[in-house]
Amino acid sequence: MPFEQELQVAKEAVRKASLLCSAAQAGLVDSEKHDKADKSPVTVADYGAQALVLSTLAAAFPNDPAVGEEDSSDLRKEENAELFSRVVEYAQKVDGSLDAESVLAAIDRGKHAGGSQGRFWTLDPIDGTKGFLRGQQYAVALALIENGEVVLGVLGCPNLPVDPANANSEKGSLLFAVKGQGAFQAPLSEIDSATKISVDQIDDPAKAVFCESVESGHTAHGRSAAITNALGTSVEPFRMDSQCKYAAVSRGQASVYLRLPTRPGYEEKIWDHAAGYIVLQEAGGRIADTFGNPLDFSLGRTLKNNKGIVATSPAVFESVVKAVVDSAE
Ligand SMILES: Nc1ncnc2c1ncn2[C@@H]1O[C@H](COP(=O)(O)O)[C@@H](OP(=O)(O)O)[C@H]1O
Ligand SMILES: [Mg+2]
Ligand SMILES: [Mg+2]
Ligand SMILES: [Mg+2]
Repeated sequence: MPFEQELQVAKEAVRKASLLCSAAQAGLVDSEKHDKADKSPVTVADYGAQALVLSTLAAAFPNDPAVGEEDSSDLRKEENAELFSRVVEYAQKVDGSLDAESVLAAIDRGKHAGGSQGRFWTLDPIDGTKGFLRGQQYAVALALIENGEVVLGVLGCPNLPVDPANANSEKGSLLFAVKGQGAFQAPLSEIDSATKISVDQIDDPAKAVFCESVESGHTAHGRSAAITNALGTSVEPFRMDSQCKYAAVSRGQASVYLRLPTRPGYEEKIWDHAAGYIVLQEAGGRIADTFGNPLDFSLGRTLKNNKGIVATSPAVFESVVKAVVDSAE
């Protein structure tokens, strides 16, 4: 099977990073959090997970570059020495061979510019850091992009119940997909026992369950309410952080994930979508931006030709995209 080795390495790297994140989330203290220059939060777990995943990829695929969300510049500052030593501690707990220097070097393997040529990985070590800090949903998201196309994706969702129909079931789900091979889920505790997943076949948008970000700064909640109103949707939408929303649509827990721009100049990051995108597509879903255009992962670190996201199960796609486009007028 194409990408068999890549998939195996990626699943194991995401599993380990998910363990690191779970351990950190359980007892996170103030000295393990930091605000980046753009004021967005980052934690020891974001840095630790990026170090772990990118060092694993470097060992298995030394010629593959990576586009990662985080970089080591803040960790190298004297004022963040304590934060940095905590990062190294967490990374070492999972991989004893990592030391301070190799942690910094691994994190900085994520500086690739992306683009349309060759292949590269893209990593969001914690997607939904704000959810992580609230003790809620987040995801470790890793994808492989080849000549501008997403060909493989793995989502580690440590707080997502394994059984979509039972919120009290075991928490910790791993979702993954390779282009043309379908989408699968396994418990994070047993990643080799995977089952195929697929989207729902609801064809009446009035019956569709919508999901969106918790954060009002990441999606326009008022506009999504207007859209569901226009479609006559009777079911209350639910809010959840991170690419767990792609997981929800991919396994039929929701029919629609809307991400509606809140700021005109914002460019979606490829690591916020690549893994979820391929999992959803392989589960039978469809995806476009808020103008109905296909997503273009070939343009660098951001989806600069797209605005927002509309991800749905197939039978409601056309009507939901139309409602989203109409809502812009
Ligand atoms: N103005 C904005 N519009 C859309 N997304 C934004 C945004 N500002 C930040 N984000 C992204 O929203 C992501 C979280 O998405 P969600 O709200 O679905 O959980 C963040 O990922 P990180 O948490 O990895 O930084 C960040 O990249
Ligand atoms: Mg971030
Ligand atoms: Mg993210
Ligand atoms: Mg992140």
